[in-house]
Amino acid sequence: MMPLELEISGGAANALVCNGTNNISVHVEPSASTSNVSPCSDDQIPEQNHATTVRFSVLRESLRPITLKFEEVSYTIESQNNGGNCFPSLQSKVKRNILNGVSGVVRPGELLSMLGPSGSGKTTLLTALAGRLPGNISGSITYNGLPFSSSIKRKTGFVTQDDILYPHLTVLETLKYAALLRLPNKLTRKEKIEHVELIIMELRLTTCRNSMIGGTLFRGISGGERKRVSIGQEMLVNPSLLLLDEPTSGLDSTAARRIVATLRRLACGGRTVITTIHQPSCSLYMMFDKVIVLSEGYPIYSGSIHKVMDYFSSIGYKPWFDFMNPADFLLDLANGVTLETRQDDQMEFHGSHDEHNSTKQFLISSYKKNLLPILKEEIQRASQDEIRPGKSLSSRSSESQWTNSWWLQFNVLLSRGLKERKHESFARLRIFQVLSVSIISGLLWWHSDANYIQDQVNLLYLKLAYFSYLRGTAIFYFNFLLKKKKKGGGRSYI
Ligand SMILES: Nc1ncnc2c1ncn2[C@@H]1O[C@H](COP(=O)(O)OP(=O)(O)OP(=O)(O)O)[C@@H](O)[C@H]1O
Repeated sequence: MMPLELEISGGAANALVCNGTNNISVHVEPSASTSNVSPCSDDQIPEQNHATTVRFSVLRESLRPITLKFEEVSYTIESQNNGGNCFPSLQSKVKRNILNGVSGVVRPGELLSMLGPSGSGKTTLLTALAGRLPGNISGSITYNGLPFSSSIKRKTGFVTQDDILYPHLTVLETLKYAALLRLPNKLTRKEKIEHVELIIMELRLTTCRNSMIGGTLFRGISGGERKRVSIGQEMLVNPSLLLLDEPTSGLDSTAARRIVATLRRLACGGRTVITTIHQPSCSLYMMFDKVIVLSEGYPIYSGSIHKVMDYFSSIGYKPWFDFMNPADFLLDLANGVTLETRQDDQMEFHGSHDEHNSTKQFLISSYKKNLLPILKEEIQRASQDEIRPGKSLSSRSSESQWTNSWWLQFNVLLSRGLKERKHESFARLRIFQVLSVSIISGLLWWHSDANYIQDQVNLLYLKLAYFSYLRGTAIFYFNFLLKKKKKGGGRSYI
């Protein structure tokens, strides 16, 4: 096996070859034998070689590639219209279309981004594709031609917009506990930790591996690192389908590019990767293979990023200047802003509302007329060459490999809970508080006369109330001092 660093740089080189700088759209078919995509089913991995398999780069192999197809996906919600009435029974229900006929196909090895203004339905579509959207979804969403199932759920990684991580755990601990809980029980503890070490290296978290995640009251690792830890948690189970909600929001362009480069490498390993994104830079945008542009829940484009500019110029929309970021151009169009209305916008913001609406309507109808038939053909083609479940989707035996025993789960959760809370329970302030209350209580009862017991209980109650107040004030004061002193760095004592 090559040294890991070499493997990683190899992955990066592949990412560059795969990305949009060369204008090559990579369509890694599951059956195709590309140098860095090695899809194979569990059945093909001999049992005795499993430990060796763990040592291979997890970013390089997707065990069960998934072709995701979605056709005319629509989603409607019912909300209460109170009309000034406080009684729920008298309030009328209003229907609202959040998604309207969105279609697309994403193959293994492809990286799809969803673009659109805030509230255009990106997160809703992503959640629907992840099989996590409750309620009425019409249209069809299939995974290798099959509807969503628990088997697909196991092969799906979903990274939410807000990272849900334990603030007092370190990066290593966070990934270690996730690995112990989520990796199959046929791997030993040592192998699971080995897997974590690989992910730490591959996601370039080595420098912060022993740093705490951090939370609202104290600073920990950076936003980009947090995001990579969230991705790492999903990567542990080597998902074939990875969905991420705004993985680059709040990050500077370099950190954002690193995240997307990681996603690019994951896709190059034969995974199907879908992400929503806000305002990508030009270089970031060029790293994707496909894009879906949404405007108020309606698609105005779905397809290759390399054809998007040609498509819009063919229907009469061109960028306002030569070196315009295509993503900015698409976002403007999704908002109904064109070269003509842009001048009005600069003078008066809401001046051309009707023009914006008519532009959006034109773009929506143009999508239906020009792009939808092509998309349907592509979806049809994808159906013909997708992998059949019998060939590579997991068998019953591989389904059961995920179950860890109740005792193991209990132990891992207990250990994680203790680690997470030890800073709260063993904080100096808490120890001082417990000791002082114990001493005071002891003194109260020391040589006490049973006739005055009621007075002593009342006094104890007062003392406890006083200490609670004191602790609250001290917590506030300590954190205030820490923030001031370390300018936002360091750890809380609480
Ligand atoms: N369960 C719900 N109840 C009420 N409104 C909802 C619900 N789900 C989605 N919406 C509405 O649907 C619209 C699309 O929401 P969504 O979160 O998908 O948008 P988005 O494009 O991801 O926005 P952002 O970029 O700001 O995250 C929003 O106007 C939102 O308020």
